[in-house]
Amino acid sequence: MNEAISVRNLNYAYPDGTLALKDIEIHVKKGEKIGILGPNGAGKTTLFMHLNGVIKNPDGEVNIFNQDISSLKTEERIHRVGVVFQDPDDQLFMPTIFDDVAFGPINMGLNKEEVQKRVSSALKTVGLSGFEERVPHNLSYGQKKRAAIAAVLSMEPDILILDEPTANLDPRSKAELIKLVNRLNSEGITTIIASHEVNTLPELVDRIYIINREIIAEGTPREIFSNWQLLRNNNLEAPDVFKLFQVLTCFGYDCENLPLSINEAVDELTKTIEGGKGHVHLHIHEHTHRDISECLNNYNHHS
Ligand SMILES: Nc1ncnc2c1ncn2[C@@H]1O[C@H](COP(=O)(O)OP(=O)(O)OP(=O)(O)O)[C@@H](O)[C@H]1O
Repeated sequence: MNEAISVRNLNYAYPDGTLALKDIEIHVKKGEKIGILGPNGAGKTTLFMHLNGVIKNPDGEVNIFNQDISSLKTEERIHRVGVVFQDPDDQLFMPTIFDDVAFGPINMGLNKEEVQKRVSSALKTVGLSGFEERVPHNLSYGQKKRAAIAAVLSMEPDILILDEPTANLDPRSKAELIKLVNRLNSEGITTIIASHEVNTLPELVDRIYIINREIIAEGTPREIFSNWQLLRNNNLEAPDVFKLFQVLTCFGYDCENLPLSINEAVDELTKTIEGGKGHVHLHIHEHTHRDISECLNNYNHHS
């Protein structure tokens, strides 16, 4: 039961002949935090529609917790895998938020009391308690995004897949969403994140698959973002802070592990200052870790 997702030899072409997936192989362990990175049109959405069984009778193997996805009943499938698609308007279609979040649990055949409990709990998790009677259409984009997540969480999925979760969110909403996803993962949910936002991706994932219709590469964020050729060939880029430190190393900055996030950069700079690396002429030696942290956090809402 340790393997949450196992995909092998998966191929898919749309009816018009467009090849979306070619010989895909992916393995995800229970509890992992996986990133899926690929240019537009790489097949990410198509892959997710296989993982939640929306595309039926796959040409290849799609196993969820060692069971063929096609063999699972609908209520089992939606309990196993929840996908939050990029546009929340695709997911919110009922007259009220309550109805939207209750839709899954009702389809699972749960009784009224349990449905009520699931809705309250899911809305509380995403910070939308009290929004039950609100009309989805009238919510802000960030609230809609959280409501769409609640509509999936109410099915208590073992695997949560989020397509571009941080896109179009303001800095605070983005930071809250990152915290929420990491909290859900630490509570045992296997999380899969597709995102073009490489500055925030390292805070959300431990391992990344690069996909471009086929699996191009797999590795830790550090392994993936260090491979410039791989990124360039696939129209992708590394986090800004990683690029900045890469530049600094060119000017003699001695750094064992290039930071992938602002928080890692704070730690790295602190080590540099406290370690008194003489050859680095940074005019910040009189500052403390807190000063640097506060200064950097003026530009960063993630800590
Ligand atoms: N219904 C469809 N009919 C025909 N081709 C489609 C259909 N949906 C997607 N495609 C094509 O399949 C390929 C993969 O699309 P998909 O939406 O899975 O990519 P994606 O990685 O999610 O893209 P994006 O990052 O832009 O959301 C693309 O070439 C796309 O044009």
